[in-house]
Amino acid sequence: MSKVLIIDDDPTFCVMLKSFLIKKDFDAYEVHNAKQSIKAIQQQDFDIILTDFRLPDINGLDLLKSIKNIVPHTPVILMTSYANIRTAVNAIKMGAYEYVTKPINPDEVLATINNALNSVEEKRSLAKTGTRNTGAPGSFQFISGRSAVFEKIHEHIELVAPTNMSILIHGESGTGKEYVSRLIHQKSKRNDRPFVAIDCGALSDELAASELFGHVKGSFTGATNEKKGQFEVAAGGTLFLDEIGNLSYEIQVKLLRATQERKIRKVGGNTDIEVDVRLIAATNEDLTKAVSRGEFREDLYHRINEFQLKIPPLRKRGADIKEFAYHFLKISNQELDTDIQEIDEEVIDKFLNYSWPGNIRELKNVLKRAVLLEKNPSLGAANLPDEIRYPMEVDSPQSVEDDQGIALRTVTEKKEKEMILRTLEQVKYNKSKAARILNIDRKTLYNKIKQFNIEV
Ligand SMILES: Nc1ncnc2c1ncn2[C@@H]1O[C@H](COP(=O)(O)OP(=O)(O)OP(=O)(O)O)[C@@H](O)[C@H]1O
Repeated sequence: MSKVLIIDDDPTFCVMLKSFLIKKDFDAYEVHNAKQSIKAIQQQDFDIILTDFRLPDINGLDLLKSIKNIVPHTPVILMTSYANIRTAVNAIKMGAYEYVTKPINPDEVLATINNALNSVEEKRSLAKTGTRNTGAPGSFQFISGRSAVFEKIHEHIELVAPTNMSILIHGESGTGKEYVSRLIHQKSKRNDRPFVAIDCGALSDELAASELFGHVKGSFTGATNEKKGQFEVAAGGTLFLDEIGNLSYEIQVKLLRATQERKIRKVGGNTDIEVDVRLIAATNEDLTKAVSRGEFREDLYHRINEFQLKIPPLRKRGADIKEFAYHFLKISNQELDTDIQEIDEEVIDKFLNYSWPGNIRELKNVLKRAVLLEKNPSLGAANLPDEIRYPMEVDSPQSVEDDQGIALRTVTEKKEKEMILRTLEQVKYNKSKAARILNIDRKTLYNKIKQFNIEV
């Protein structure tokens, strides 16, 4: 029975989610603030942690950092309002497994928990057997799309995959950097050997050396057994280092040695181990800037940058968005046992007009949630998040010019008023509900209603 910890300051919500999970055969526990959660995590082993993003005593990202320091391998699922989607995307970079948006749909949470547990299982079998295929059969399906921008990238992938060149993949979070590197591995001569992915953003300095290079027994407190590092686990295959810019200078030195001399040394060890691994690194920052700031070693940068791929953000992939939407529709139908075959053109139009800060990952989540809530045979706009359903009208350059005298504040206030009005209409002027959706407290909402002379 898997053990789940729910962290949320709303006790009613906790009780509801807890009883739902207990019915689904989980061993579920609840705590209501960060302090209690840290204590619980230190005292007991949980298989999965679900945490609210806004807690009374700490912000979600700081809590995530603390959790990852204590239990780096336990998947953390973030529960967040859509208004915080950009921060949720950052949380994924920092090692959260996934986010689900509030109001929470229990079936969506359940599907996400099961996916997380399966992925932990996959990693465990990798640690045991030293092999990892590129996902369970059929689970890795790479969609290329037909946009001109991605066709060029695809050509480059075909060219570079069979070589042994190190690759640096650049792109915003969720654009599919790991997916691209899996594809490269599949198309390489190393495809019968393991593909190992490491999220450097989720590793503390202390953990990084042992995770990458392994450690010998007794080399530090807690090193009760000898451990293989991922360089050894990936022997003969491909090692994907996500968020490479996060590695400390000390680890960068060791990594340089591993790539130049093809030798590593375990933490606390005194012998060298030969390694044969192809390196693919990913970053969503401009590493040359980190080099000029002296934070990233220039020699390592050149070493990993033998070939560079720039993955475009989803908003720049035009017609690919529709292809991805239908792909995720199919996957969601399989996962949720639904049978929705079509997506309304209105929905596709809205997708094309949205900025997708979380990129492909966000589209996948939006699709899954909408499929879950859809009652009709075709997916309509009703179950899309407000940000996508009611896009903010951006003033055209002409009107901005016309409005030169208007202070920026006035423009923002206009948008704020529009959003409040729309939300109030949507919830039939129930102010508590509106405040919850807008992610502000009721007092702030009352003040805004007064400030903007909104009639309620
Ligand atoms: N080409 C693709 N075909 C199908 N699904 C994709 C593709 N690219 C990305 N995805 C989906 O989007 C999710 C996020 O992709 P991925 O983890 O590769 O992004 P990333 O850029 O490495 O993100 P991060 O920087 O946050 O680690 C994947 O789990 C997958 O479901």
